[in-house]
Amino acid sequence: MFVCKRLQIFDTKKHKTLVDISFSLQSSLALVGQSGSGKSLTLKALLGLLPSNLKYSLDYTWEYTLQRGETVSLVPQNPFTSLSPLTKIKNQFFVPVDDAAKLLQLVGLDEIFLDRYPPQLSGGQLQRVVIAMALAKKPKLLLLDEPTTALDPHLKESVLNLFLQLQKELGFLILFVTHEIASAVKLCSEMAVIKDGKIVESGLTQEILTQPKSEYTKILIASDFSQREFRQ
Ligand SMILES: Nc1ncnc2c1ncn2[C@@H]1O[C@H](COP(=O)(O)OP(=O)(O)OP(=O)(O)O)[C@@H](O)[C@H]1O
Repeated sequence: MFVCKRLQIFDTKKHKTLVDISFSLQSSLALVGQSGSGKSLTLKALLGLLPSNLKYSLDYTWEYTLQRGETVSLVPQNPFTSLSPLTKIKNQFFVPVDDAAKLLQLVGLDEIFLDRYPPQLSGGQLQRVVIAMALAKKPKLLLLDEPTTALDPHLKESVLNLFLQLQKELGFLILFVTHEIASAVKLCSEMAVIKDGKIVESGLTQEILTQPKSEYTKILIASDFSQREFRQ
């Protein structure tokens, strides 16, 4: 279990606290909130990638040490921009080709994709490649930054299923940052709702969904589901 006892992120120029949260992560936790609530900053802090104008302190307990690209790895939001278009997939893995082929197999892709360039792949295939890359060093904690937002509903479903299957096989923890309650419900047993850099509610996903306590959570749930009805 990963326990973030306290994460504080402070803007030194504006003298403002942007994030001040605690959470625990047993298996899969969705950090849900609207734009600007502090989700990306939280992930960046866990990866040690905050810009220099922001200072942070992170107090956590875990059986491992947070080490970007080793024990903790990120699946970014947009697969189209996270790969270099002019470099073959196999040269973007930073592991031997045989290992890259195995990683592709793990995410349901044939090794022929290793010799292709990113623009030759579909959005769903690219997202699988990016997931395979994030798994290269067998991370113990996988951070997902809205990894399905750029995908259509059908692909979204299959990528969420892939995470569930990979987690079963490889046993990593998942911290899933999203503003989509429906995706959070699909992937994560637990949820923490973040607003203006603070956790307003946390607990079992199903309980929060059926009995939200805070007004903010109620609005998030209502807006996500009304948007989905609107799209259908
Ligand atoms: N480098 C920075 N310097 C100063 N403030 C920042 C910086 N990056 C983000 N912020 C501010 O911190 C707050 C949280 O931003 P963050 O990017 O974590 O939001 P978010 O929940 O990830 O939003 P989104 O879903 O739009 O990505 C916002 O008010 C944002 O303006």
